[in-house]
Amino acid sequence: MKVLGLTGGMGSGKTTVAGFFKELGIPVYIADTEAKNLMEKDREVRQSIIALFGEQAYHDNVPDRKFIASRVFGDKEKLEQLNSIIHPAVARNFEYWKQQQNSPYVVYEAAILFEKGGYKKCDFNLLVTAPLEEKLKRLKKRDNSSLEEIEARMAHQWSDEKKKGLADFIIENIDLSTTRKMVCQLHENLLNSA
Ligand SMILES: CC(C)(COP(=O)(O)OP(=O)(O)OC[C@H]1O[C@@H](n2cnc3c(N)ncnc32)[C@H](O)[C@@H]1O)[C@@H](O)C(=O)NCCC(=O)NCCS
Ligand SMILES: Nc1ncnc2c1ncn2[C@@H]1O[C@H](COP(=O)(O)OP(=O)(O)OP(=O)(O)O)[C@@H](O)[C@H]1O
Repeated sequence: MKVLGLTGGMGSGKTTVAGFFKELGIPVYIADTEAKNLMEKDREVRQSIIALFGEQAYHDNVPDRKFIASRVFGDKEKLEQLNSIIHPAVARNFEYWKQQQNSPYVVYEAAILFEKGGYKKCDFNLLVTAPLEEKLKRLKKRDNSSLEEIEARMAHQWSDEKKKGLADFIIENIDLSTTRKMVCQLHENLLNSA
């Protein structure tokens, strides 16, 4: 089964694009969401995170995401340590999930697909982009986050220009109906080449 990697910077609209593939009946694995599940349900992951950040990282076995975010996005080393706990667990979980799917291809959506090399395991990679001003506007509206919080995360992500060099397909997500049409077109091409 082929794997289409799907990525994009914060606020580009990659999860929105993932939703369009779902509408077309394609199984979609959202690494962010699965990482959240694993942080909560996987004992080893939970224990490693507590060892790294202390007991404050969890309340009643539920991760305190705000606390963890406040510790990692200003500290590259801590973020790398957190990544090295979560990413291998997500990779294993994805391989297991993929085996359960029956489809010409599946979508693997991850925020830092290029940065962390996950793209190498995908057959094709789709990059979703949007102008920075547009991304900031969407994130402020969606998360009510401050510019500092957004910039602190973006600092750990590559620029769109850098990512473009590794992408097989690019969707500039500005107008949603155009984006949806581009997803349908790509879907048809992938079915024909699968
Ligand atoms: C630090 C955490 C707890 C903050 O949780 P929160 O609910 O605030 O954010 P969420 O996970 O929904 O991520 C929102 C966006 O932040 C950015 N982001 C998240 N993790 C990272 C990271 N490791 N590096 C760069 N950007 C990141 C992405 O654009 C992502 O889409 C969480 O992001 C986390 O555990 N990150 C490390 C694991 C990871 O890399 N997850 C992403 C894919 S596996
Ligand atoms: N073309 C668009 N026009 C207007 N709003 C959009 C568009 N695409 C996405 N959005 C909105 O922008 C916000 C960010 O989109 P989405 O969550 O898909 O981005 P993302 O790339 O997955 O972000 P993150 O990495 O932060 O999780 C959402 O609230 C979404 O509904």
